[in-house]
Amino acid sequence: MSMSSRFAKTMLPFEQKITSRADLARRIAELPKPVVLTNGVFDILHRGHVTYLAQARQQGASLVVAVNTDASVKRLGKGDDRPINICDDRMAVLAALEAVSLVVPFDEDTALEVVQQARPEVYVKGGDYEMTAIPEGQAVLAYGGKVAAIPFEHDRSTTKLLVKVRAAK
Ligand SMILES: Nc1ncnc2c1ncn2[C@@H]1O[C@H](COP(=O)(O)OP(=O)(O)OP(=O)(O)O)[C@@H](O)[C@H]1O
Ligand SMILES: O=P(O)(O)O[C@@H]1O[C@H]([C@H](O)CO)[C@@H](O)[C@H](O)[C@@H]1O
Repeated sequence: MSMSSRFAKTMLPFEQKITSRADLARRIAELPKPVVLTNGVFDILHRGHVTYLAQARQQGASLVVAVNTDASVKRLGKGDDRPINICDDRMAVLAALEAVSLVVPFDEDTALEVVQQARPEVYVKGGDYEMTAIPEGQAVLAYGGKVAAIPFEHDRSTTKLLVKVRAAK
């Protein structure tokens, strides 16, 4: 088998859940309402993430996940070696989850502009955020949408996984 056929590119159904920013409004208009939106890095996916995303989806009929681009992750200061997984890979893994309806990248420092463009009925983050203190939460409340912080059920994080992997070397 040649290298090119081994890595042949075919668009799989879950990959169609990934949208460009330019198409976001059109793709959101096609989704069942109410639409829930969340955002984050989702570098090495773990049980905390998938539990959180399943619970976020239960807040409405569709779940949109806005994912930080690699450049915007760098600016968050999680570490020089972060993200471990590039944005295209992080988006593909998220799109493969049953709970997730649509995935979009964002390059800004916060997801405020995505929220203003998407105008979800519900905006969700994990319980590590105070919803009224973050720009996305404030924007959604300002137009009459709902916000929800989902409490952590599993003590997991990408950072902790990396500490474990590095200690095992
Ligand atoms: N264990 C968890 N339980 C519930 N929600 C979580 C958990 N970990 C992360 N989240 C939520 O998932 C979203 C993405 O989180 P993020 O990618 O920062 O996770 P993380 O694993 O804590 O990453 P890092 O260690 O790189 O900071 C955020 O909204 C966050 O609140
Ligand atoms: O995965 P994280 O670090 O929880 O994601 C960040 O969330 C921030 C939050 O929405 C407060 O504004 C956001 O600003 C940041 O760009 C990451 O998405």
